[in-house]
Amino acid sequence: MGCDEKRENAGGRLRVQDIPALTQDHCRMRDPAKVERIINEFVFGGPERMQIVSDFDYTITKQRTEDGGAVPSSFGIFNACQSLPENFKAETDKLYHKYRPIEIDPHMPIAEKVQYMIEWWTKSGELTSGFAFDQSEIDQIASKYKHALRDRTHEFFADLQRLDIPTLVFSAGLGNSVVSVLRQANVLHPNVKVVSNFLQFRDGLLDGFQQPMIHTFNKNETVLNETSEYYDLVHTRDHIIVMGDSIGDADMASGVPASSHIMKIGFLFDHVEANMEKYMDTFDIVLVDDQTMDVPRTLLALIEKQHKLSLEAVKQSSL
Ligand SMILES: C[n+]1cn([C@@H]2O[C@H](COP(=O)(O)OP(=O)(O)O)[C@@H](O)[C@H]2O)c2nc(N)[nH]c(=O)c21
Ligand SMILES: [Mg+2]
Repeated sequence: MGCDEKRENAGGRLRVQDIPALTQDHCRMRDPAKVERIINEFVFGGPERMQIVSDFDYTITKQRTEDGGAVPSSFGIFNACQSLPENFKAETDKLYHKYRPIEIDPHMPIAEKVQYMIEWWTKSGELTSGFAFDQSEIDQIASKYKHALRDRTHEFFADLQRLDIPTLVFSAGLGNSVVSVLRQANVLHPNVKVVSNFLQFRDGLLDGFQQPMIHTFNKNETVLNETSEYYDLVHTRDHIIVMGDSIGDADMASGVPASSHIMKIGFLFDHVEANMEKYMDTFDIVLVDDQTMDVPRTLLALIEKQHKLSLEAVKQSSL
C-alpha cells in the first residue's frame, strides 16, 4: 500500500512519484499532474466530501481469474438458471447478436444508439416475463462467483464503510445478480447502494424489469431521482472516484456539478494495445491487467491518513 509516501515538498503536497502504487509499470496516466492535483484535493477535502461510483461486471468482478475460469456477467448468472423457459436462452442470444454490435459501433452517434438500447432492454424484459422464478436460483449460481471479486475487494469495501463513504454500484445488467454476489461476498454494507435493473413480479410470475430502465447510455447519476435518499446523501459530495472497465463507465458521474473533482480509474484487460490510446484519453488512471483493488485503496489510505492527522490536530488544539 502507498502509505509510505513522503511529504518533502513545500506545503505538504503529495507527489505522484512518491506514491508507490502509482509508479508501478502497469499503472498508466496521460496526465500525472492532473492525477496529482485531484489526489491533493481529495486528501485536503477529507472523507466527508468523497463518494464512489463503480461499475459491477469486470470492475468489481475480475477480468481474469487465477484458474482461468470465466466469470459470468450479471445477465449471464441469470441465464444460467435452470428454470428458464426452453426458448429463453436462444431468444436472448438473438437479441444480443443484433444489438451488441450497435452498442459498440464506433461510428453511430450515441443519440441514435439510445433508441436501440431501449428496444433491447424492453425486448429482454418481455422475454423475462410470464413464468415462475425463485431468487434462490440466482443465489445458488452467484455463490460460485463470490470469490471472483478483485483481490482486496473485501478490504476496499471495509475501508469505505469505516470512512462512511457512500458507494454506488451501477450496473446496466441485472441487479438481482449484482446484489446476490455482493451480499454473499459480505460487502453489501449499509453505505453501498446498487442501481440496476431488478426483476419485477406480478401475480407470482416474472413481469420484466422494474423502472427506471438502466441501459448502457443512461448509466450515470442523471438517473438518480432528485428526491431519492441516495441523491440527498451524495449531491453535496463533490469528490468522486469513478471505476469501470468499459469506456462508457467513465461517464457514470455525469450529472454531478461541474465543479466536482472526479478521478476516473479504468481497468484495461482485453486488446490492451488496440484500446490503450482510447483508455488513456478517457480515464485519469489506466490499470493494465490489474485484478486487485490496490490502487483505489491507496487513494483511500492517503485520505484516511490526513483525516486522522487533522482529527488529532483538532484534539490537541482543544486541550
Ligand atoms: C439487455 N441486455 C444488455 N446486455 C449487455 O449487458 C451489459 C450490461 O452493462 P453494464 O452494466 O455496463 O455491464 P458491463 O460491466 O458488463 O459492461 C450491456 O453492456 C449489454 O451489452 C445483455 N446481456 C445479456 N446476456 N442479456 C441481455 O438481455 C442483455
Ligand atoms: Mg463492466
